Amino acid sequence: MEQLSFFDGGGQSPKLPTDLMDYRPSFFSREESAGYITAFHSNINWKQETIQMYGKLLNTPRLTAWYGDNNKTYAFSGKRFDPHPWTPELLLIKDRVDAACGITFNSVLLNLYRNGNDSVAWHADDEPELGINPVIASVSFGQIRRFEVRHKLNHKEKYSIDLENGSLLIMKGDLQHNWQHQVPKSTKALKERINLTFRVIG
Ligand SMILES: O=C(O)CCC(=O)C(=O)O
Ligand SMILES: [Fe+2]
Repeated sequence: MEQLSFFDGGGQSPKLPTDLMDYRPSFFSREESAGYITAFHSNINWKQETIQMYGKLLNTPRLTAWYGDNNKTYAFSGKRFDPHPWTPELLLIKDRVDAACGITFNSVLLNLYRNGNDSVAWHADDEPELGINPVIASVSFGQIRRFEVRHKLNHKEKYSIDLENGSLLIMKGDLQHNWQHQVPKSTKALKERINLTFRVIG
């Protein structure tokens, strides 16, 4: 059973499939990252969402918040989300990410992973309003967390990458169509991580 990995004993391995993902560590400086974490504690409207699973109502294992242009509602897991208006910090980050991707993103989903018990399960961001083969820009602050990618039809075809503080991961190509991704739980005592996924909602 072959386990493909971006890693080569630290740093990024040359195996990174550049048609699917473009990883840029230190896209934001440590100082910028620390400042954004502080700001997001005080001025982001974090929410505990619930999901219906096997007839039970369960808490999503992380806090989330949805920001963006005010005309862009988003349907997700059978719910509709009206975005909060952009904050100054989110607009500063968006400007940098827009420039790096050559795209004007119109919304962002924020995830707050409080500790190693928080996670996001295998999924693809393939909602119709994102269009075919969307570019999604993922910014990470705080605790390093493992990000895993597997092929939908062959789960053994799998990659993983540790997303570092201040990093930008650009997801593109058919990643949301033919692949799934997750941030698994960890039994280690992990600190908090904030992730932002910038999207274009059609
Ligand atoms: O936290 C991450 O790195 C990924 C988040 C994610 O996949 C999502 O919000 O759709
Ligand atoms: Fe995702």
